[in-house]
Amino acid sequence: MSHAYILTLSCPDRPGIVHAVSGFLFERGGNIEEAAQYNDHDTGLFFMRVRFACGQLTPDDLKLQLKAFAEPFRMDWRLHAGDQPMRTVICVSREGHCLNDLLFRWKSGLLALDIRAIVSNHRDFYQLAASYNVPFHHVAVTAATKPQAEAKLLEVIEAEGAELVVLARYMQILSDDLCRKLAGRAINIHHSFLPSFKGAKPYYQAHDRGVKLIGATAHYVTAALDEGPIIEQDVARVDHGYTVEDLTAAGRDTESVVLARAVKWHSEHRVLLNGHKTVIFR
Ligand SMILES: Nc1nc2c(c(=O)[nH]1)N[C@@H](CN(C=O)c1ccc(C(=O)N[C@@H](CCC(=O)O)C(=O)O)cc1)CN2
Repeated sequence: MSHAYILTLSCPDRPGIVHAVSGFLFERGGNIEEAAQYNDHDTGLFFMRVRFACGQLTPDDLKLQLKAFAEPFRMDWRLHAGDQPMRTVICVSREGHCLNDLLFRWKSGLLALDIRAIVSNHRDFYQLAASYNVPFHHVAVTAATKPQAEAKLLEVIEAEGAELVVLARYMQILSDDLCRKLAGRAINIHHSFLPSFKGAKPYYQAHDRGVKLIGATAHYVTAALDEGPIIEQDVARVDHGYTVEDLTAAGRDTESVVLARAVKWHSEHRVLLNGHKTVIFR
């Protein structure tokens, strides 16, 4: 029986890596369906993503043989199932446009996700969750209860076996400890074109600055607020006549599209971490 896989890797660059990887797969009956690679000349690192089918080996045997193959290249590699929807938990506060957009795209078959739960520190979207038959967990957060609230959030993430956590306008700062636990698998949508206007209320900051473009940034969540590796960004034109409310309204579509792109690429294992940056094989 043929299995679909996605292999992602990074390693010190040297001639012959693509040849070696394609030869390794060919010798095991692998059929490459998509491949991409990138050399970072600043760091001397090589990145590759290969989607392939293989029926000769069991997944466990393939992983064992990959481990031996990767060793001499000092590869940091991951082998993913190529046809499994990604188990996902979405967090939201009071702005629901990104959540609504992700749910609709998911139900329309545009996102290879298995949305297991929605967690919110408000009750605004329990009916929206119910309309998609997604369990909704209200986890209130106050300064005094923040540790307990985070423990509950982590409990839901672990109980659902979530591979991905999406902060879809979730307006709570995650602790350093939770950021470590979710490293590389929590995506936030920040409602500005980072690095401009980090932190809370970026549209107020943008209005005060008199910007002519607003933007949105999807990034991995790290302990350094809104400084995680950027996955996707986009902008929209505004002018002097826009109030803060106008900027906020104009930004919603950009935020939703940027987050959806980032979630799609992450769920397809197209995003590789490159230090504090990303490599994206779109
Ligand atoms: N550890 C991290 N946590 C979060 C990140 C991050 O990058 N690292 N991104 C934010 C999202 N965000 C802007 O996009 C943001 C959210 C919340 C705040 C903030 O000051 N929150 C206050 C409480 C606000 C409230 O109760 O309404 C706080 O947590 O004390 C700033 C930026 C998501 N989390």
